[in-house]
Amino acid sequence: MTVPVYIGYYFTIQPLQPATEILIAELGYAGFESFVETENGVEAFIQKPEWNEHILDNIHILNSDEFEITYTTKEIEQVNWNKEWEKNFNPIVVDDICGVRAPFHEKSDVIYDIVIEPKMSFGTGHHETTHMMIQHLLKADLENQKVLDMGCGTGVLAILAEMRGAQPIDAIDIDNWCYLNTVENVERNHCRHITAYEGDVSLLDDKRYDVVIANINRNILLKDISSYAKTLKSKGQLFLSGFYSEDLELITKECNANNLEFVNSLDRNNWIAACYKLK
Ligand SMILES: C[S@@+](CC[C@H](N)C(=O)[O-])C[C@H]1O[C@@H](n2cnc3c(N)ncnc32)[C@H](O)[C@@H]1O
Repeated sequence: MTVPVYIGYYFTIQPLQPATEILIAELGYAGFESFVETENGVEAFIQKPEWNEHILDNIHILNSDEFEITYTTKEIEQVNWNKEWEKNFNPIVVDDICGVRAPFHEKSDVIYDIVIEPKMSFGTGHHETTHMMIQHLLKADLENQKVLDMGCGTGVLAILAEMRGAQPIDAIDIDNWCYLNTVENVERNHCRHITAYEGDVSLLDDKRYDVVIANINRNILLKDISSYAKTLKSKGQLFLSGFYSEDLELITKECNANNLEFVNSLDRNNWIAACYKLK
């Protein structure tokens, strides 16, 4: 496998919080893949083919009067991702019963103990959207349900779905690193019912699922909701995240146009995770 070239952005932020957290979330949705929090700010990395000179145009926090944010950039050949995320990845626990930790962390006292080595993929449970999708899955009845995890990242949601009794599960990601990372994490968690694929909705053909999970972003969801609806069985459930509160109405409108009715939604720091049901 060829090692991708990255562009590194080295941000200095004053004061650090909550600006750092907001900046990481905004950069993540602009395509940045990995973040290292430092004493003075954050380092953020994006693959060179994903980069363009307008990449920071929609990063609103940079225009805030409340924080002073400056940065330098550098092209880098190789990053020791493992070393960097090991320094920064603390275990998390969602609703007291689901933990997400790295292989070197001690096992915590939870019912669902998920072990993730994210490398360059999204999905350690730290982001609001993953956290809320975990909360939805902890409440959903998944026993023997056929599940699709679209935009699987590290595979964290597919792994939890299997732990909650779902089977079989398809986990799809458009990114080769995420696909490979899901395969590794599936094995690491001894899951036997998850099949990972590299691709997007074009892989779905005539497959049918009881539950579809998609934590991606507003624009991809708007484009793909009709495909999710087609792939769902009657009364099937759709869990969507990766968008802000102000986009819930638009997402719900698109769902309604595809025969999906709104069930409920969770809200965390202005991010949404919503549940819909096929009529
Ligand atoms: C926000 S991450 C979610 C990861 C994980 N499911 C979670 O909840 O933490 C979104 C993932 O969707 C993938 N992705 C982006 N566009 C996609 C598309 N059109 N189809 C499938 N996956 C896509 C990205 O590569 C990324 O891994």
